[in-house]
Amino acid sequence: MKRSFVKMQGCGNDYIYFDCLEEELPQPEKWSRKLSDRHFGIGGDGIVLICPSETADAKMRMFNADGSEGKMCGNAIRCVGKYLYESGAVPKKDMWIETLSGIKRLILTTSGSQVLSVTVDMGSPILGASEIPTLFNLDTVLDHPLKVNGQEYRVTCVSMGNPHCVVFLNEVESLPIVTIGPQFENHSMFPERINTEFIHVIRRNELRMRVWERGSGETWACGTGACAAVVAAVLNGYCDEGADVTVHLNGGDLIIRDVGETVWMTGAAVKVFEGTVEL
Ligand SMILES: N[C@@H](CCC[C@H](N)C(=O)O)C(=O)O
Repeated sequence: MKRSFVKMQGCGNDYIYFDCLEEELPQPEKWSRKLSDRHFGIGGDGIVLICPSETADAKMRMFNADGSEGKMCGNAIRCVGKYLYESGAVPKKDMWIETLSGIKRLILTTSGSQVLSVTVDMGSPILGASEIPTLFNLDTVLDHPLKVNGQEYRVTCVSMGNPHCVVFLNEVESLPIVTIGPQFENHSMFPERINTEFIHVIRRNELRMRVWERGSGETWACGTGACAAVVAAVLNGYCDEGADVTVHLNGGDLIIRDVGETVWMTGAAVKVFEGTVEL
């Protein structure tokens, strides 16, 4: 069976998008593993299904490159908004998308029929250690020591609908992320594995971030991760609540504002190419 797809990216976090508004895509876990392969597939950090919703304008399902389903994806949800608006399926600049971590509001900035950027209400951060989930016997995991492969790091853990471990370091460019990323991801304190953000505070309200994503490895950006990093930075005194914080990712910048009861994320959404694939 031939299926059309659209390849889109947000700050270089690239997914293969399938329009499932009228036709389902069976076995998404299997196709995410196969199609995400950068040598033998289309290449991407995973796949995203754009599905009908009974409670919102549409529903997003996202699968990591290893086939596991993520509950939320900040970069993908902006691309879903772009696709729905530009295809005419949802001709609204203020739309609602259902995800496994709740319904999110998107506000689109457009120029004519093109979407330039999307602002998303990412919801309240969850700080409860067991809710994230982590196995720390604490209420919150705030600047707490964690031994990873014999080395001690100080970590702050936040859920943005999916679990994140934020580590502040003096620099991140020389970080051997391919080695230490999986050690964090599969650490025994994280029963559902974890996404890890390595952060260098450049100055107040400006962060450099590299990320190791659960299920996809090092990606060029992570929207939920950038939100978790800013929440952690506010809690640790590096950024101001209510301020626009610039997060520099490998593939571009996101602007994140933590206003306490919710976190706003603004960034670009870009179409790379369209195609068809035999499934
Ligand atoms: N790239 C994403 C997050 C994708 C899901 C994550 N790997 C997980 O399994 O929780 C983003 O932009 O937020």
